[in-house]
This record gives sequence, C-alpha cells and structure tokens, in this order.
Amino acid sequence: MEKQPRLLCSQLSVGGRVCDVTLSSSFLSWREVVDSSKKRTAANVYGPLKAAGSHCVPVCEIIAIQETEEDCPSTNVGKWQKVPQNPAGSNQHAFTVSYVERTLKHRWRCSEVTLHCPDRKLCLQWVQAIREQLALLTIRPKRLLVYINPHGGKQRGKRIYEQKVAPIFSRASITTDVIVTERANHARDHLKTEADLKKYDGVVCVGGDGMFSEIMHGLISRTQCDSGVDQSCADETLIPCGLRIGIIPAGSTDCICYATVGCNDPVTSALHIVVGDSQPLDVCSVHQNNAFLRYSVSLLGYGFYGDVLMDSERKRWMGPARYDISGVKTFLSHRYYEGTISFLPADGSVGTPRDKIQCRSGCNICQLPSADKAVYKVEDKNKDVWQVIRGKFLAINAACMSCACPRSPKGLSPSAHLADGTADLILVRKCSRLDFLRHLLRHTNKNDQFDHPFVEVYRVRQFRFTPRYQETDSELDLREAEGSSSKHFFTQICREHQACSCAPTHSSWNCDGEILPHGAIQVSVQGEQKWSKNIPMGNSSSEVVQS
Ligand SMILES: CCCCCCCCCCCCC/C=C/[C@@H](O)[C@H](CO)NC(=O)CCCCCCCCCCCCCCC
Ligand SMILES: Nc1ncnc2c1ncn2[C@@H]1O[C@H](COP(=O)(O)OP(=O)(O)OP(=O)(O)O)[C@@H](O)[C@H]1O
Ligand SMILES: [Ca+2]
Repeated sequence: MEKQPRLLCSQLSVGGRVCDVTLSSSFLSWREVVDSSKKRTAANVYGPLKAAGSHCVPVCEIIAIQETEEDCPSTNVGKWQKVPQNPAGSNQHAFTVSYVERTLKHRWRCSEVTLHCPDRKLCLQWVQAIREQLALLTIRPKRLLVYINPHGGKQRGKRIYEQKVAPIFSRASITTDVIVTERANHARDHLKTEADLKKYDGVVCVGGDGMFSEIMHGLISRTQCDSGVDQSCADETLIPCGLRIGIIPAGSTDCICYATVGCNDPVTSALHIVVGDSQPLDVCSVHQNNAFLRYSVSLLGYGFYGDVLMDSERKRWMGPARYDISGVKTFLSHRYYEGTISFLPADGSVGTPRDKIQCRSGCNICQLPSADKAVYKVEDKNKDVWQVIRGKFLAINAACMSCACPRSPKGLSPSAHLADGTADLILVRKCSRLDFLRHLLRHTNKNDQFDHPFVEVYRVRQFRFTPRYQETDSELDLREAEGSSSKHFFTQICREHQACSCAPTHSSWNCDGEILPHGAIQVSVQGEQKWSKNIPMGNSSSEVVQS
C-alpha cells in the first residue's frame, strides 16, 4: 500500500478495544493498540490478535458514515439495536462507518464499524473529515430511476428491491424514483418518450436479461431520437448516452449481471451501484437489409438457443425451470438448419476465443483503459476480408461477452471480453445427439467446449447469416453448382412446396432472451475506433455497473 499523507489520526475505541485510527485520502484504517509491556507471545505477534486487530477500508468502498445515536443500526442493514457502551463508560460519542466487505465468490456485503470518541468535538471532526472524502467521489450516483419487473424470474423483483436494495440506497443517501412495470415494454417506452433523464445519474433495472434489454433499447433510442440519428442505417454512428444502467438480478438467467459482476446477488449489485463502479459493454446492432431490428449485448443464437427460447416462452409460468424443460425437448428434437454465414474476422491481436485468458469478474483485459487496448493492436492483412461458410448447423451462436450464468459459470465463450469490439461466433455443425450432448456438457465443466471436430469458433467484428430458404436465386445457383443437377431440381421443388416434409425447417434468433423471428440478419459489433475514444455509453458500448 502506498504511503498517503494522514488527514486525521486519533486513538478511538472499537468494540471495547483501543485502536489507532487513521484517515488518508485513500484509506480508513484502525489497528488495535497492543500494550508493549505485554509479553510477546506467538499469539499476539503472529496470531489472531494481530490479524484481527488491524483493518483497512478503501475510502472508495465506504458506503456511509453517520453519527451514532443511542439507537443505531446494527451490522444487519435494516435492523436496529442498542449501541454497546464504551467499556470505560466515559463517553457516549461515536460514529458508525458502513463499508463494503468482500466475501467468497465475488459477493459483497455491507459491514459496519462503530468508533467511540472521547468527546463530541473529536467525533464531529471525524464525521466531517470522512464526509469530505466521500464528497470527492463524484462518480457515485445520487439520483436513480429504478424500473422493477414484478414478473421476471421467480417473480421476486419487488421483494428483492424492497428488502435488499432499497435499504442500501437509503443508507448511501441515494434518492430514487421507482416504477413497477405494468406490461412488457413499459420501461422501454417510458424511457423513450417520457422520462426526464436530466434528473438522474443512472437507471436501475430490477429483472433479468430481457428487462435489461428493454432499458438499453429505451435509452439508446431516446438518445438517437433526441439527436436526430436514424437507427435503421447500419453504418450510422450512434450518439452515446450519458446514463449508466445498474442491474439488480431478478430474472431467470441473469447472464449480463453474472458475466459483468461475477455473481447474481442483489446486495452485491446494489453495493457496486452505490460505489459508482462501471463497465462498458460491446453492443451488437442487428439489421435486416436497411431495417433496424434490435441491439444485443450477450447472446444471438439461431437453431438450438432460438428453439429453446421459442418453446420456453409458452412455459413462462414455470419460471426459470422452463429453460431446462425446453432445453431437453429441443435437444431431443435434434433439428438442424442450413444456411450461409459470412463474417469479418477481428484483428488477431485482440486474442482468440480459444486462448486461455478467461473473462471473469475484474478481468484485466476488460479493465484496461480503451486507449491502452488500442496500443497493442497490430495490422492484420486478413481483417477486411469476408469469410464465407455454408453448411448444416445445430446452432449458430454469437456471444459478445462470455455469457457466464449459474447454468454455465464459465459461459458460452469463456474468453469473450466485455468491451473489446468483438463477438465470438460459434458454429455447431450437424452431429449426432451424443456428440451434441458432449458439447453441451462441457459448458458445465472444465473441458473445452470448442474442442470437437464439429465445432468452429471465430472472433468477429461483423457477420451475416442467410438461412437457405431465404437465399436468392443467384446464391442458390452458386451453391447448387457445387452439387448435382438432380439435387438442384429437388431443391427447387421443395422451395415451392414449403409444406412438404423435406422443406427446410426455420428457426428464429434468440436475441438476449427475446425472440427475433427474422432468419436473415446482418450483425455489427460496434467498431473499435468508437470504443477506443472511451465513450461512456452508445453505439460501441453501454455501461453497466460492476466491479
Ligand atoms: C446436460 C446438461 C447440459 C447443460 C448445458 C447448459 C448450457 C447453458 C448455456 C447457457 C448460455 C446462456 C446464454 C445466455 C442467454 C441469455 O441471453 C438468455 C436471456 O436470459 N437466456 C436464455 O436464452 C436461456 C438459455 C438457457 C439454455 C438452457 C439449455 C439447457 C440445455 C439442456 C440440455 C439437456 C440435454 C439432456 C439430455 C438428456
Ligand atoms: N409488468 C410486466 N408484465 C409482463 N412482462 C413484463 C413486465 N415488465 C417487463 N416485462 C417483460 O418480461 C420479460 C422477461 O423479463 P426478465 O428479463 O426480467 O425475466 P426473465 O425472462 O425471467 O429472465 P432472463 O431474461 O434473465 O432469462 C421481458 O421481456 C420484459 O419486457
Ligand atoms: Ca466482446
């Protein structure tokens, strides 16, 4: 730890023990004063006394400070209890500091320490000094607009917010306007047309990936609309939006929260929001010809994941279990789809989907400032050459981020990064059910899910997909030239008789958990030159709150 000039230093009492308490611009620390006349035993030099007696909290992780009245909050947010008296019984002046405590598996908790002072003047001096340091943390939000989806996941959004999140926001003196949505797209439409965004420092989404997607669409559309930018043009540069989106997980997959924060825990997310953490994300724009369809930040999946989603929508009442039931059903149906994928590979220096630099919470690559990421880019001759792949596929997946979630803690593409301007395109060719099961199982263990002869993975900047039934005559002629003339004749008949049993089957796209019925799409991960300018939110990246 770098030595910082001390702003304040006193001997105060913590839990009945006298401590040297120090405040610098970066840390608040307290260390028990050990009586030097005591015999130096192994226990007090190396043992629990020394370890337990010394604490250091970064100022940026202090949630709040308050003068402690006789009745004051206990360590459990929301409960109240009597303050224990100073053992010497000589003073009643104390202040309580609430701060972030890191626990296992990326989880954060709100802890508290009460420091007793010998007199009120010193107590006020400490409270004021800490408040002054907190006031310097200008990235922290003060006013938030909260949308709660009461029907996401296990329908616990409202309860999660009221019981776990609101008390933390209130402790941190964050004011909120809360809207419980009444229908799908309520939050999106409100953001697009009504919300007075100037009043807020951020928007909070209580729900799952679908709810996040609504809010992201609302914010991006509103910003473009206010600036007269046409979203339907695939090459248009979007105007960045200044508001961050915080995610309180209350959905079924919560992959955006899990992949950015490292867990799907509402208290952890609330604390990340309070301290003002943020993480830019890649945003893919999805078009069909010149019509804008949607944005995606996690998964775009055709075939398997599209079919799982389509089937699961009819089983919403089951909650998160619907995905497992529909997953098994889709797996057993074993449908494959024929089509053509073209893609522009990413610059080789942004890494590959099969390198071992997995993207986890606090990932070094995702935390690099954008300008530094640009430094290690080298020219790659192949990067502007479109590559074309035709075939029969069980699944075509594009992952802008790892898509880690509780079902698959390493995700669909474990080395995909959050804001590197690329997506990982995963092609699972037609294979046996057993092979496909082997591939799926590897999402849940340490084995490499790409290490199969029927799986290919590419890091891309753009891609296009055309299902065979939508290919133009010239594309089909080209394809059929590769096959026999009798096959060509057979295909023509089938295209004209879609109802016949050999007609090609159609899937739809799973776009961050929302159904996109269009087969042929063009996808662009927003260009690196845009995110390297460090845009807080917009075409290239949206910001979510994370570690
Ligand atoms: C044998 C066990 C294999 C388990 C394989 C698990 C792979 C899980 C990979 C999860 C990837 C999630 C990507 C995130 C997508 C989100 O934007 C989206 C919106 O929230 N969620 C889903 O579409 C929700 C998608 C949920 C997909 C669940 C698929 C479950 C497949 C089960 C297959 C079982 C075969 C058993 C045969 C006897
Ligand atoms: N009040 C509401 N009534 C019905 N649907 C709503 C309401 N508010 C939002 N929605 C819609 O509910 C859908 C699902 O919500 P959400 O993403 O929160 O949960 P989920 O689908 O269970 O979780 P996940 O997306 O993580 O799998 C979203 O598409 C959203 O548009
Ligand atoms: Ca990415």
